[in-house]
Amino acid sequence: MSLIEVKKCSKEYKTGKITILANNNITFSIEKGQLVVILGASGAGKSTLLNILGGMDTCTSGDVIVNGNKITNYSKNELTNYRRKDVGFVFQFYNLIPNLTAKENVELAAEIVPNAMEASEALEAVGLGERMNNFPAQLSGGEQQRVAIARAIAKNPAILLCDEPTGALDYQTGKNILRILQEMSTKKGSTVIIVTHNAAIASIANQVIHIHDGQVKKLEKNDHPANISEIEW
Ligand SMILES: Nc1ncnc2c1ncn2[C@@H]1O[C@H](COP(=O)(O)OP(=O)(O)OP(=O)(O)O)[C@@H](O)[C@H]1O
Repeated sequence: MSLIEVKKCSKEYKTGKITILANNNITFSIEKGQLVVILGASGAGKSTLLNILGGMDTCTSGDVIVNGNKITNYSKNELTNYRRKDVGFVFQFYNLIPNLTAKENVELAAEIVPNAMEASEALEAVGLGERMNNFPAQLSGGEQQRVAIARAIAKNPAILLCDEPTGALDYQTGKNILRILQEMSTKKGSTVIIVTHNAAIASIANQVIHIHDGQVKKLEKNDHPANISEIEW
């Protein structure tokens, strides 16, 4: 059984008389421990799909099954629990709380789940063991993104969802972030899903889901994902 199965999922947004079909009959599956890239141009429907996978939004029709559970049938409370326990989020602009230190930012997220990792352990895993008492403003963009990753992985989530995680970073720092995310999948067995419009990132994935106009244009499996040092953009 796949960890994630998306079956004929569609999402409509209605504003007044206009209906936008942001996701149109999307079907794919993701195995545990895979690194998956969802690739597409701006407006293709990637974030909508990621939000549905993360339980922040629901499909208008179709099913999403995670670990054998149909999350499309979940109540609000069940979805809250799912977001808390099963999913870690990494966003383009980090979303750290400015008046909390790196360690406190991670602790805050870890507090809402049982069996969370120690904040210091999560920060050490992303190479920030020495900086955990710094506030976000005292850290570079790449370091702040590493705090955001530590915050996400401290919950020991089954799925790590990353929306343009390198979008605000320079080339080398972006690569360092991708290296950490790839190692989460290859060394820790986490299932990592990265949304991006950057096609160069695709070769590091076990699977690439090409999204165009709300539809899956192509599903590409890759038995030999590239190492981060081999990719360029
Ligand atoms: N809450 C909403 N209400 C109405 N329309 C929406 C909403 N969210 C997204 N859309 C529309 O759905 C389509 C897909 O948007 P989505 O944000 O999923 O694309 P994307 O591929 O993530 O784009 P980007 O890379 O620019 O973030 C767009 O036409 C967008 O305007």
